[in-house]
Amino acid sequence: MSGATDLLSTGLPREADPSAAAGSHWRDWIVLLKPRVMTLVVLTGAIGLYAAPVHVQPFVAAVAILCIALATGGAGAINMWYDRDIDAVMRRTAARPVPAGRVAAGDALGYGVALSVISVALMWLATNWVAAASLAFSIFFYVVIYTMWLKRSTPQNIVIGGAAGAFPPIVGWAAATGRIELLPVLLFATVFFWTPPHFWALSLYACKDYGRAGVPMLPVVRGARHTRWQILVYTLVLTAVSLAPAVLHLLGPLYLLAAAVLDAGFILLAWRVLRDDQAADGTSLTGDKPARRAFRFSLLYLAVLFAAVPLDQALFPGG
Ligand code: HEM
Ligand SMILES: CC(C)=CCC/C(C)=C/CC/C(C)=C/COP(=O)(O)OP(=O)(O)O
Repeated sequence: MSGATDLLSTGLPREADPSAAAGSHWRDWIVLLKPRVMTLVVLTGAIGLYAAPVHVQPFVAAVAILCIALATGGAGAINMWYDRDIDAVMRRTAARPVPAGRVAAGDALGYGVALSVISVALMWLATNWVAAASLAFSIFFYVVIYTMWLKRSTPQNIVIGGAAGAFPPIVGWAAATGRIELLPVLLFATVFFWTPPHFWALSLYACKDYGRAGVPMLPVVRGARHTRWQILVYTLVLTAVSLAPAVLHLLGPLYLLAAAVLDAGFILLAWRVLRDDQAADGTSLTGDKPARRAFRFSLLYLAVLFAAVPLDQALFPGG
């Protein structure tokens, strides 16, 4: 895979720097795991585990959460190995260890595969096959379905591919119970419908980067105005889905209150993003301030909404 002549659909050379691996720092091996994204992914997985109506031994719970972290990191490293050509031409990602030449592409791949295999095997040993299989499936989905296939081929890439990042609540619940039930499926759906507004808000102001790299993200292909409408539409769907656990009495009033406040905030920010298309082509004249705000709020939204689940269960057992 390491030849400079190996071209992908983006038309860019696969190897950004064939002389890679000169002097990696330990920090590079952490960066390969996408640690900041990992924190939120792990939070949703851990809450999936703690929301389950069974007692899990603290050591087993800790190992299961570690496995979700290792899987997310391993998948992230494989993603950075595969995407090294497009990462090299995007300002946001050019300094990553592989495109910057500090870690050899093959080493990043080996590292990612090793962590992925260890995470699934350990999950199986520590918990059960349902948790291990759903963890393996989420790695497969992120690496093969999203990174290798959809990301470079369709503007719907993150809608379908976003499912990968939505699996952890199911994995966590399965680690505790060995089963997949309605509440974790609703939590999956919440992350699934949260992903488009989360990412498209960012892509509105990182759009030039994606265009340069030949990645068919929605604003590149369909323009900013269409993307603004899609952000609002998905935020409204997210509102319905996030309220469902309370409406179905799986969770109680504290969760309902948190979801209602967060949904109202997200709808307001998505509305402001829609109103920010002052130029004729739907681009912003404000430096995309509303989109930046909506992206930042998306992170707060998911963290607070998920934190409300165990709090609600503790204060209002029985929903
Ligand atoms: C296909 C789905 C997704 C895509 C394409 C996506 C894309 C991105 C991008 C491009 C960034 C900016 C990173 C940067 O500034 O370098 C970002 C940030 C972030 N994403 Fe996502 N994301 C997705 C799903 C998720 C999911 C499922 C989670 C967690 C549950 C998540 C959590 C985060 C967090 C915590 C950040 C902030 C990281 C930071 O502070 O640097 N994302 N996302
Ligand atoms: C449990 C498990 C295995 C989860 C893995 C899924 C995961 C890490 C989801 C987060 C999604 C994410 C970071 C997408 C960005 O990829 P990108 O390649 O579009 O972003 P980039 O341009 O920043 O690399």
